[in-house]
Amino acid sequence: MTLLALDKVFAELAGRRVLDGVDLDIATGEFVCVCGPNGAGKTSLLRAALGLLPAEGRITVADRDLREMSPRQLAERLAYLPQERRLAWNVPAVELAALGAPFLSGEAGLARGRAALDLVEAGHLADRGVAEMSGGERARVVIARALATDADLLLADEPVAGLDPDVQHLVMRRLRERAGGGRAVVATLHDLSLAARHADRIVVLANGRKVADGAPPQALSADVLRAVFGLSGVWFEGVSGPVLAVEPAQGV
Ligand SMILES: Nc1ncnc2c1ncn2[C@@H]1O[C@H](COP(=O)(O)OP(=O)(O)OP(=O)(O)O)[C@@H](O)[C@H]1O
Repeated sequence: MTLLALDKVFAELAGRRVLDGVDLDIATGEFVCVCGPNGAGKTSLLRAALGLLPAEGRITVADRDLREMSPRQLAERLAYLPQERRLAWNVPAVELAALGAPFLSGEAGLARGRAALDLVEAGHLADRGVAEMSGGERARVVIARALATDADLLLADEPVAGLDPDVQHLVMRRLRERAGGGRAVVATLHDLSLAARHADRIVVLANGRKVADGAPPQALSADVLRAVFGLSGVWFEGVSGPVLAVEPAQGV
């Protein structure tokens, strides 16, 4: 089943085109990473798909036109992990994580929040105020809030920013797991090796256009790595599967 479909989507910010005719289909079960250089349009793509950035073109969520859906219908289908991790209120982590499940009340919501914190190994932070944490600890709590939702499709902007390397892999595994069981996840990512290791599919954006879309080795081909990122890459066999190592095409 197609959970999200973008058909020739265009968008502008401050008079500049930031999405330039993007087509994209996301199906149940997929974990898709969106990669591209700074300013390529990754955040704009997520925000257009959420209805937060006005866009031209057709966007459907589970076959319904995005513009015809109420905020509640959108919240039931779409969850968003924004790039910005700043939080206004110093609430305990478990209460913040429980906000991901607004349709559950009281104890059920808190239990969901606690379980989501455990998923990112942040259960020990449950009773700490989110203003009394390091940036990485707070990032885990915000990810837990996103994981606590029931929405079919999670759109995560830079989900691993600021996390320890082992926790980056943990979060990527959790996102992959979430994509199973009739759901899907789209995540923007700067770390191409991490995307290549965990994603089913990689979409590469450059200047608001989709320039590659496919399984990691195809999407991050030598041509794309050089032309879009100025990198050269080598695939080698790692402990648990193929690993992509990259370096500047001109050398370090
Ligand atoms: N609030 C804004 N007002 C005007 N232009 C903006 C605004 N936010 C982003 N842009 C511009 O829109 C384009 C796309 O930005 P976007 O944030 O979607 O890129 P991105 O790929 O997510 O970048 P990054 O990797 O740096 O987060 C860029 O050219 C950027 O300068």
